[in-house]
Amino acid sequence: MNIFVINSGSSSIKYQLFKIPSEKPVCSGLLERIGLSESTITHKVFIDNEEKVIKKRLTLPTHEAGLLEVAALLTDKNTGVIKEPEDIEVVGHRVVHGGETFAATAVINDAVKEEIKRLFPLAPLHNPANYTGIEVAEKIFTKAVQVAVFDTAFHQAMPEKAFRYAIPQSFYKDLRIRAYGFHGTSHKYVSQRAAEYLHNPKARIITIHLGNGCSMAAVDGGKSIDTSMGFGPLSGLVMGTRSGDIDPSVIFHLVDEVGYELDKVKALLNKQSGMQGLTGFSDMRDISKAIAEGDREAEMAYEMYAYRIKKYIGAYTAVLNGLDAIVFTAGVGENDENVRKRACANLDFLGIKLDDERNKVPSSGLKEISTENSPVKILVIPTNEELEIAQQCYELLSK
Ligand SMILES: Nc1ncnc2c1ncn2[C@@H]1O[C@H](COP(=O)(O)OP(=O)(O)O)[C@@H](O)[C@H]1O
Ligand SMILES: CC(=O)OP(=O)(O)O
Ligand SMILES: [Mg+2]
Repeated sequence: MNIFVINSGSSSIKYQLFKIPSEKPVCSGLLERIGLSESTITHKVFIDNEEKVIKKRLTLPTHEAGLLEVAALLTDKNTGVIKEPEDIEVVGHRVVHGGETFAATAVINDAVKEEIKRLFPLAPLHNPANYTGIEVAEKIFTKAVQVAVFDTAFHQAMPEKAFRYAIPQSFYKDLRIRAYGFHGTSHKYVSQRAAEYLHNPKARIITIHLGNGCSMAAVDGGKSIDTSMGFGPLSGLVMGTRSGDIDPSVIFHLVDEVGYELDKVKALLNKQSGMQGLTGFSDMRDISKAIAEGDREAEMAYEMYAYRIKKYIGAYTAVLNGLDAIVFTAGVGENDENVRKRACANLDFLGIKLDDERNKVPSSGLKEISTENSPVKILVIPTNEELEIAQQCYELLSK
């Protein structure tokens, strides 16, 4: 089955084409800087064990222009992997917010699209881009079944005591205000890989997804029982441009005393905070460089980033009544050894012992970075949201 997976972000699109059940992608790619003056496409084709990379700089004013370019690459005479767009049988979409409506993967129809649209206000950086991806894919891949895989779905297993907020009941009952949690596809994927590695389907695992958005989950026997993001993808950890946990009093103070409009507070907490607000950079590589050059503020921001992770490790170890493994994943989690080191420092009383040397060794696959005698395994596992989405599409459609 030819399954094309689209992970559509606000200014970027990631994609992979799978011939499921094979787990190896046929091609993959990344479109960056959509809507800016110069966009880029990096398209990789995998033939046997060889990798062919095509890089293009061009103007991509819209997501539609971007996906049309991808369709052209997929069907190109020289580098193409399919004959025509109609050869794609399924398009799997990452959709960030599925509310309480979607606890599972869904075939997209008008009602599903309406629901994704209704949830725009809850994930303003993500759902509109996901929706655009769906509309454009429907036009290009006209024969394909379109499927949505929701970031929130994995966390629908959380118990009520974990997902409710302590505000009057009617806000939950009438308005569905509760914690939903995000990055579920990634938390599910890496926790499953970890459980397999441990040969223990009942393992108690803390998964730490550190990308541009960052979140943690407590996974008990394959089920998410708590997670750090909430009603929207803004709470919890310090992120690239988002604040993470903050006392709501700050918002009242900014509005009532400092004269901020609410839209300005929204932009502040979503786009100008986190590492961006603290250091002027949202990319961890820039921050590490600034630290190496002696930037004190960057050093403090890095400490705050790691400290927040550590607090959640403590909380989730309690929630899980013990711990078998910690998993680091996504851009920062997979690549930044110093974040891992600081987040796990001085937790030996919980059985968490990081091996400094193992932590430093680069690896493109799963690696164990705890000491030989550490009761808790610390693992780095590259996430693969696209593969997980393709597999969920396959499962749904071959039922
Ligand atoms: N070698 C690296 N060292 C440290 N951080 C890295 C490295 N490579 C990528 N990153 C971080 O990963 C982030 C992107 O992670 P990713 O999981 O791709 O995020 P997203 O899916 O949210 O765009 C970048 O912003 C950067 O901070
Ligand atoms: C939900 C979320 O924060 O996603 P991302 O990390 O892709 O921004
Ligand atoms: Mg991501």
